[in-house]
Amino acid sequence: RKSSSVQKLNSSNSSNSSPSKKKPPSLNLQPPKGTRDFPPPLLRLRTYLFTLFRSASLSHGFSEYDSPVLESEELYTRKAGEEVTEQLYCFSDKGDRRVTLRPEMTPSLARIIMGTKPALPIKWFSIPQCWRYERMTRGRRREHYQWNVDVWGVQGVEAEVEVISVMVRFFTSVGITQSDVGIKVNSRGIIGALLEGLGIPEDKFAETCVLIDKLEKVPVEALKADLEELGITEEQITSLTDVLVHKDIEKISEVVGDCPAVQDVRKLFSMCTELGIVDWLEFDASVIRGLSYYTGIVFEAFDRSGTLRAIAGGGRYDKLLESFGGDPTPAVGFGFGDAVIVELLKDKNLLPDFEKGEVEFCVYSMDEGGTAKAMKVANELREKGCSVDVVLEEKKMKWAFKHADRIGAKRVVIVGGDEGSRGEVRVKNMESGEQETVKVAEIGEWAENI
Ligand SMILES: OCc1cccc(Br)n1
Repeated sequence: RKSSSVQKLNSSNSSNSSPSKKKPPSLNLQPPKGTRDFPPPLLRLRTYLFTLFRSASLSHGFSEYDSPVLESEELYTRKAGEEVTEQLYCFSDKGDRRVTLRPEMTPSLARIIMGTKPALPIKWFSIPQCWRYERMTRGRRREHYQWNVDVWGVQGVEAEVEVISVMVRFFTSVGITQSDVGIKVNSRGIIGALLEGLGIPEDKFAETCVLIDKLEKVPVEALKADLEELGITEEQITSLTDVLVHKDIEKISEVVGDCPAVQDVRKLFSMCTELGIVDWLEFDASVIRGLSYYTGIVFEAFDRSGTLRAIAGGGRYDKLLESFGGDPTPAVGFGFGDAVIVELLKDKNLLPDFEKGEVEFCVYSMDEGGTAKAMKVANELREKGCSVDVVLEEKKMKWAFKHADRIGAKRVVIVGGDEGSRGEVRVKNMESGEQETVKVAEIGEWAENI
């Protein structure tokens, strides 16, 4: 639904435009398809989330990194049928190079590590905007911000526990508890043992996982051709999915034995028990995740009400660097998008109101030509670290108070008038309505003590 202002604009273009006064076609006011504008209220919400993503990461000693949104297409040409590589926002640039807007951050991280060879282990995080180009599917977004948290160089499940701890800390910081959200845990090693048992060759393992992940979303008929291409029969899929419904690691170990993958899962649960976050976790053999490069434990955060898509997901991907020609390097990480979490916070009534900004002072000159004086008072306050707005035009007092309310000013400082002639200003507290007089020469000191 177009907003009323756009409708008005379009109607004015069509109704009273005579040929002689033909107006230029109206500008499309919407951002490009699948993208979002962030006017101040939405950017305040985004900043709220990013600030808490950052503090959860920094509190665990993670370092922030970034890289270009534009990458070489070759970084994502793995042939495993993943959505993320089939929907690249790719193009040929003016130098005829094949490039793409990044669909995820992990391959860029691998590129940076291969190129700079930082001392391991590293604990890095980033909040990149990631892109996809979906044809046909109407209405799905083409960009999102995805918080990435990764540990490189740690072989043990301590790395998985660490990144899950970061995620739990974020959830706690926005008021989400383990009764709102759970984290399903599985291992590609378990799935691999099951596939081996079904006689599916190791080199088909990654794309089979991607296919099984898709099976959760589409009927098996839709993937029949892909399954046949992989030489997987419907019976094999049925017997596989019959096992994947298990939510009990003991049941699974009866099928695949006490293999290293089962031991890893057990160790992760016992460490999280000791850490006190195990009630966020549950084993679920059906969790696969849609990225081909996971090699070990995988996990995904879900809303226990079952109404939303996965909130976040991650896992171990020990072979990614080797797949780029690098040295074998253990790696674990997760991606956490900025869309589902907002839906969850809305559902749980945990979304703060960002409609208005906050500013400590609005300074207003009631005298004509007094704006520079008002600006000088404002700077005295800014010297003390205050956020200060100044009314920049000659306005009536009533307008100034309305404006102060609109911008969320806590206090209005009125410059000029009788107080002005005595070297004073009047300050009105917008919440309590109280007024007080302050000497201009002392306003900085005064501001430090309110
Ligand atoms: O979750 C996959 C994905 C990747 C890029 C952009 C968007 Br929106 N979604």
